Amino acid sequence: MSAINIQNLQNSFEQAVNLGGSPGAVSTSPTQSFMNTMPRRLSTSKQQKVLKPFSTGDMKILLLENVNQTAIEIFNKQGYQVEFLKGSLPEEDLIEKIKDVHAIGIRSKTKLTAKVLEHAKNLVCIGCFCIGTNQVDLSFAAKKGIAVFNSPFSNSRSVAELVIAEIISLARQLGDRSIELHTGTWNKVSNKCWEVRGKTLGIIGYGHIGSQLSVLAEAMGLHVIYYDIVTIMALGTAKQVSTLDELLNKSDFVSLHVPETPETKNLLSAPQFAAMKDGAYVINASRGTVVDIPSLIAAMKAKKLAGAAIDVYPAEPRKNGVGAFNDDLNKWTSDLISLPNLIMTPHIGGSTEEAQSAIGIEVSTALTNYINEGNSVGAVNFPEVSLKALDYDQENTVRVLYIHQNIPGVLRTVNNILSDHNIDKQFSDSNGDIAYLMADISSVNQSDIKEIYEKLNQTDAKISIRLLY
Ligand SMILES: NC(=O)C1=CN([C@@H]2O[C@H](COP(=O)(O)OP(=O)(O)OC[C@H]3O[C@@H](n4cnc5c(N)ncnc54)[C@H](O)[C@@H]3O)[C@@H](O)[C@H]2O)C=CC1
Ligand SMILES: O=C(O)CCC(=O)C(=O)O
Repeated sequence: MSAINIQNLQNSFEQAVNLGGSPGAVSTSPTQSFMNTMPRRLSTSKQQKVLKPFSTGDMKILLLENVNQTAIEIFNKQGYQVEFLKGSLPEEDLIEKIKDVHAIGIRSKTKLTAKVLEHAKNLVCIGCFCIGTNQVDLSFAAKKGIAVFNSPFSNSRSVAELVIAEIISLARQLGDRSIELHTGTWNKVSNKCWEVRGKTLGIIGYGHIGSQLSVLAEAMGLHVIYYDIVTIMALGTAKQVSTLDELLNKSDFVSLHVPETPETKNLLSAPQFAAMKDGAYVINASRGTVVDIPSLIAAMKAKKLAGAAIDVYPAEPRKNGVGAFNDDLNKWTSDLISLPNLIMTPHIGGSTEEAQSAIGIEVSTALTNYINEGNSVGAVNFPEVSLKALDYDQENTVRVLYIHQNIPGVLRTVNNILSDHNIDKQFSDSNGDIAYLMADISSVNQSDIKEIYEKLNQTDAKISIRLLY
């Protein structure tokens, strides 16, 4: 951790214990608005104590990519400062903005690379208001003590429904008929238009989305087979096949639902298209890197494929706008858009009111819980640690949040520091090189807090420290 980063944490801490900040910067009393936004554990008989790292009004949240209003409402109720932008930002602007925010909310387009995160001196956590987290350098974030949260399934039904719509639309060439009639052409044909019942759908990646798609597709009379790198229980009468080739040989429709990883890059390329049935259809609503588009264009032109639906692209525009999708963005764009029976959508698989509203609540709540209580349950790059909320009768109790390198002897050192007080509870876990300790220590007064902080700050393994009280 850089000296500046430590200084920023120190500044925040000093404000919290009223060493350097104004008296108004210290906030240990609950606000009604805060209590309203704590859906968890409200049924407990004792009233929960609100823990604040520092005045909530100092907490800066940057929300990009039109994150849903539900999230803004939850952050506003906390009293956090929220900056909301509809699009994502170019790298230089992002670097400038990220310098002084405590949390950032993004969707799939904002690239939080090591280069960008290096400038994030105050960043405590990142919220991906989506499923995919490939846009964030997760291990670099963890090394900097930044927890990353996502919404693992709230938009999965929306994606599955879109794919169902596309299966029928491709089989009936709906996209082309619609474009033709928009331009005055009446083209009533049945040639190479099919019912979907009795056809085989091959699903690559049988996770949250793939498995929901499986159930919906069977309800329409499709046979479902799937390929996944792990063995997964089949739903309905679906069957797992053991190789990708087997799936490709047998499927009339192939739909991809894998994450972006080095292994899934160009998972479908020329050899895989060659292995498919003549006249098959491909649907990609996973990530743009998973299908090699020039090979897809070639397979479509050769009539090997009868159609395709594409929702995701290797490069996507930063914001909505006429002319944003062009050959400068992806050099094959003109070739792609000229293909018949090709449905193109602008990465809208998860874009429904239901999904976005649920994601907004889910991710902002996870970020709020982490900021205010230290609970990291649901973090994707980080040890998942949680302690029960403190009650109001637990006076003079401090919650220590200590993120550290996972090396031998650290807990002994830390517990030596904490054991001058009563350690009521502690929970520690590790994830690779990173470990996270939460501890509630009682019988602590304000001057003790400063001393504890300074001692922990001197430990060699420390990545970051927050003390909540
Ligand atoms: N178009 C859109 O708007 C959206 C796109 N997505 C994308 O869909 C992806 C999948 O989402 P979920 O189903 O929720 O993820 P998930 O994690 O529940 O399932 C992914 C499945 O893919 C499998 N898998 C991983 N690598 C594989 C490989 N090389 N070959 C075969 N199977 C492999 C995994 O074992 C897992 O079962 C996300 O990672 C995201 O990139 C997600 C939501 C919306
Ligand atoms: O809605 C978005 O911006 C991204 C959806 C997506 O691709 C995801 O959830 O992984």
